[in-house]
Amino acid sequence: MESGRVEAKMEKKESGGVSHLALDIGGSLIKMVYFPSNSSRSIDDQVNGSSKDGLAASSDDHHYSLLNGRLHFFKFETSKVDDCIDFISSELLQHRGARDNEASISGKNIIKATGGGAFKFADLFKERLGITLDKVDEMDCLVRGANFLLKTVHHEAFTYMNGEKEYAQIDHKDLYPYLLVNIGSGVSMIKVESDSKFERVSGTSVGGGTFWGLGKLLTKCKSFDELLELSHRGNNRVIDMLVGDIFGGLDYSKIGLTSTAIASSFGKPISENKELEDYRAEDIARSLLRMISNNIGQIAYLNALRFGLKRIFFGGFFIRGHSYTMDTISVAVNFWSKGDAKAMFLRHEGFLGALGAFLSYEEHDLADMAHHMLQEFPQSSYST
Ligand SMILES: Nc1ncnc2c1ncn2[C@@H]1O[C@H](COP(=O)(O)OP(=O)(O)OP(=O)(O)O)[C@@H](O)[C@H]1O
Ligand SMILES: CC(C)(CO)[C@@H](O)C(=O)NCCC(=O)O
Repeated sequence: MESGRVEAKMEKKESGGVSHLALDIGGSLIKMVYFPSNSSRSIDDQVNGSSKDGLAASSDDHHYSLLNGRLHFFKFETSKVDDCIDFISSELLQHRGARDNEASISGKNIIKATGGGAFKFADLFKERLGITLDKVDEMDCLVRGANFLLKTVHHEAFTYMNGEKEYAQIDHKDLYPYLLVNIGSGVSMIKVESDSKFERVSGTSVGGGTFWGLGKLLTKCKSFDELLELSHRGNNRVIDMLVGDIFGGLDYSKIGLTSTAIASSFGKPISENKELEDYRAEDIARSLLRMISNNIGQIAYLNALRFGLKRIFFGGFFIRGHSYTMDTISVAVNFWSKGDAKAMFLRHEGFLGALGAFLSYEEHDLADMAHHMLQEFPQSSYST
C-alpha cells in the first residue's frame, strides 16, 4: 500500500470523532453501532436526557439515527465492505473535538468486532484504516445484546399475530430460560439460561441468505427490499401445493390439516406444464418467504420443545419487522406447540450482535450509558 495513504489515515485517526464503535460483520450485512464524540454536550447531559433533539432521520437514505451523541445504528451490505470502510474513514474518523478522556477509536485504533467478517476482513481494516479489529465471539454478542435489550428497553419484545402487534411485559426476574433464534444469512438457535450461561443448541442453513439468494435467482429482483415488497402482493397458493389440491378440495381433518394448509411448498409447478417465466414474481416471492419462515418457526419450536422452553425470541435482519414473515413464524410456533409456546420479536432485531460487541467494551459506564439512551429513545433501531 502507498505510504501517502497510510499517513493520511493516521492524521484522520489523530483528530478522531467517534468513541465506542462496534461492528458485526455477517455473511450478508455489516451492522455498526457507535457513540459519536462530536457532540458539544457531556455524556452526563446526554444520558440524563437534557437534549431536545430526540430522534432524527438523516437526509440521505442510508440511515435513521439519533443525532448529537446518542447511539447510532447503521448497516451496509457485506459485499460493499469498502463503503463501510469509507464511511468510517470519512464520516467517523475525521471530526475534530473528541474529548481527551474518551476511550475513542481514534486513541486506541482498536474496535470491537464480531461475526465471521471480523476474521475475514481484519487485514483490510488494518490496511485501509490502521484499525485493529478486536474479535468478540458472535454467540456471546448475540446473547449479550438480547439480554441487555430484554432487560433494559421498555417494549423491546412483542408478539405478532394476525396483523396485531402486542408488546410483551418482560419480568426481569423471569426472563430465563428462553430460546434465541437469530435469523441472519444462516440461523442460530441458542438456549439462554442466565446472563452468562447459554448454549447454541441448533441451527439451520436455510435462512435469510436462502430467501434472498433464491429470490434473486427466481425473480430477478435487484434488492432485498424489492423482494420483500413483491412478496406483499403475491399469492402463495399459485406456487404451493395445498392439502386441498391433493384431496380434491377436502380437509384431511383426521390429522388436523385443513384444505388450505400447505402440503408441499413449491409443489404446484410439478403438475403444471409451465416455465419459470409463466409464474408471477410476486407469487414466487410470497411462497419463498412463507416456506423459509415456516420452516424456521417449526425448527425453533422443536428446539423449544426439546428443552422445555416456552418463550422464543426471534432476531436477525431477515425479519425486518415484516408482517407476513412475523405472522408466518408466529403461526408455525402456535400451530406446532398447540398454543403452548410463544414467538416474540425484537425491535432491535438485526442489531443484537453489534450491540453485544458494543457492550463488550470494558468501561463500566458503557452499559449504563447505552441503557439510558435506549430507554429514552427506543426507536433508534432502524437503519437501512
Ligand atoms: N438490505 C438488505 N440487504 C441484504 N439482505 C437483507 C437486507 N435487509 C434484510 N436482509 C436479510 O437479512 C439477512 C442478513 O441478516 P443479518 O444481518 O442478521 O445476518 P448476517 O450477520 O449477515 O448473517 P450471519 O450471521 O449468518 O453471518 C440477509 O440474508 C437477508 O435475508
Ligand atoms: C455460521 C453462522 C453462525 C455465521 O453467523 C450462521 O450463518 C449460522 O448459524 N448458520 C447456520 C449453520 C448451521 O447450523 O447449519
